[in-house]
Amino acid sequence: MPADLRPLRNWLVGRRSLTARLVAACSSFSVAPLYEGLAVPHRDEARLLGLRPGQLARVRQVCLVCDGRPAVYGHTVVPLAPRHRFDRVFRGLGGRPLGHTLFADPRIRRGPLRFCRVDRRHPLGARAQAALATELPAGGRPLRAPLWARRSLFAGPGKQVLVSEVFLPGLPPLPAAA
Ligand SMILES: C=C(O[C@@H]1C=C(C(=O)O)C=C[C@H]1O)C(=O)O
Repeated sequence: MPADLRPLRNWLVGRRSLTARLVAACSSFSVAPLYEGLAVPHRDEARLLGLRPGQLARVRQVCLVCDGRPAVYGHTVVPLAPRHRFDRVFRGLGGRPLGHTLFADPRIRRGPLRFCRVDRRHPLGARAQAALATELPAGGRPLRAPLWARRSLFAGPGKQVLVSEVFLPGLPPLPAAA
């Protein structure tokens, strides 16, 4: 196991709501919304969702902040589906966490988790680094090392929500019970 993965492993493999686990691991948790609206998903996201290259989808980008430190960059893509209302899943959600909505709906199932390390050359890595720069207190230094990330598809009848999470250096230690 790579050395940089050891402290992160249990955060990465947990299938419960990451929001709920972060709330339990710190004294003050918040969601900093970075973007919510229409955008062209990254090529690999479009492929996973069966979208044509260049096709618009609803995209939400957030930074999950624990005790004032950026802990996770979240990037969520929902295909536009005129017959379903689900593409509105995060419209107007703002600083409320999407995790609560996803895990509260028993019809929605989480697919397998996939992991990789992303650096600035990967679109997700570049966005996570930009989010980190935005959320860091003045004087914080940008990161050079690649970051661990994971992705999974939440699906229900006629619904697909692709959630990617990039783990940032402000991730708190995982409490034993989380
Ligand atoms: C998928 C979850 O939701 C989290 C909340 C997000 C949001 O509010 O946009 C984004 C990524 C997730 O880490 C979760 O809690 O597991």
